[in-house]
Amino acid sequence: MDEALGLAEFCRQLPKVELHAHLSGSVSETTIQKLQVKKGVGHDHAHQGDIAIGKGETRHLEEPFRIFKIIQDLSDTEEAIFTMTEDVISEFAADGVRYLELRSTPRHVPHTGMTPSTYVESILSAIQTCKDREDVVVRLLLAIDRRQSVETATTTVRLAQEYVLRSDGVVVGIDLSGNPAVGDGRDFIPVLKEAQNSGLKLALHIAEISQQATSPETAALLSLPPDRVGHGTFIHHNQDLADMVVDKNIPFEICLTSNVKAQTVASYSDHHFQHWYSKKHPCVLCTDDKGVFCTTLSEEYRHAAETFQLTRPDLWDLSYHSIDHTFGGEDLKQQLRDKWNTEKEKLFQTT
Ligand SMILES: CC(C)=CCNc1ncnc2c1ncn2[C@@H]1O[C@H](COP(=O)(O)O)[C@@H](O)[C@H]1O
Ligand SMILES: [Zn+2]
Repeated sequence: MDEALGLAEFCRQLPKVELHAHLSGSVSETTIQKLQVKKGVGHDHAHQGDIAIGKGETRHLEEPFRIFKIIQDLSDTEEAIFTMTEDVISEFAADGVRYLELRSTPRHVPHTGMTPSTYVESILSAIQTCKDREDVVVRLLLAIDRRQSVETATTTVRLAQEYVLRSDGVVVGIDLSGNPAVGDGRDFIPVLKEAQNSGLKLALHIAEISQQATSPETAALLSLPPDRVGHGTFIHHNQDLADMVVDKNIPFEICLTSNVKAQTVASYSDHHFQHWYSKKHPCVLCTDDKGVFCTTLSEEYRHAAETFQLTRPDLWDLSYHSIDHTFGGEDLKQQLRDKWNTEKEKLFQTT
């Protein structure tokens, strides 16, 4: 008799930490349809094939950025930002995520009156609404898009500094993201330093594409140093960069499906997770854009288990140690560890 949980169900029931989730890229098809209805645009305006990359599909690097733009155009009001944040939080909670760091780029949309401040407020208000309803603690990083001017990036950092106090600690840090083939990350170093000096944490997309293994921006960004590296796909291709990451013990946010579907790695088994995990370097499994890449965090755990032969206790450890790399503060980390330990017994009783 097989009473053991299947791997997929084990991964869903495993309490998980999600540290790399872009709001617009995390929006599900159901929410997109809601946004279309609210905006009064037809369902065929952006059907599933246009706004998501399905199972087994891969696309050119530029494609996800075209999709983000479609979703951002659909979410150009405070009400839409509230709705998508609320839905994304509920979906992560339903997938067993118990601590979630969302990140999003504040936008100014003059024709609807949404400003970077009201954008952030709409997200915070949805986080507040979900606080008592969903079994997940949510924190927020404000994102700088590489395409933006240093002036806009400065406004984002100032907003984050202001909201750290006003949000009662929900805003915790700054993300640097956007199309890695565009711009030079070094332009943002002074403003990132300012963020860091004011106590904000830094999670930066670094070396996502092969050209960045040799570009001077990678070493410059790593020497800040950031608190976490997003992707870091090509860091181990350059010994000096790999040494920097090891010396400073900078954790990697690992997004398996995102990297395979956007073709920055050839297949799951070629993923750099293997390199770092085998060296016992801190790695945190994440989704990046669960809507656009059609995944969930539990599926990412399952892919890791199946590809790299991880046992259930390995998956447990991976999830538990992810708590160490959260930006929510020491007290919260301890609360999460307690929660994980309580759930451990239940989970392993049924497996
Ligand atoms: C194609 C590829 C290498 C994908 C890896 N993934 C990503 N790389 C860099 N920036 C990203 C990625 N996924 C989402 N973003 C950023 O997140 C934004 C969407 O979320 P939001 O509007 O900030 O709420 C995008 O416009 C982009 O700036
Ligand atoms: Zn990302």
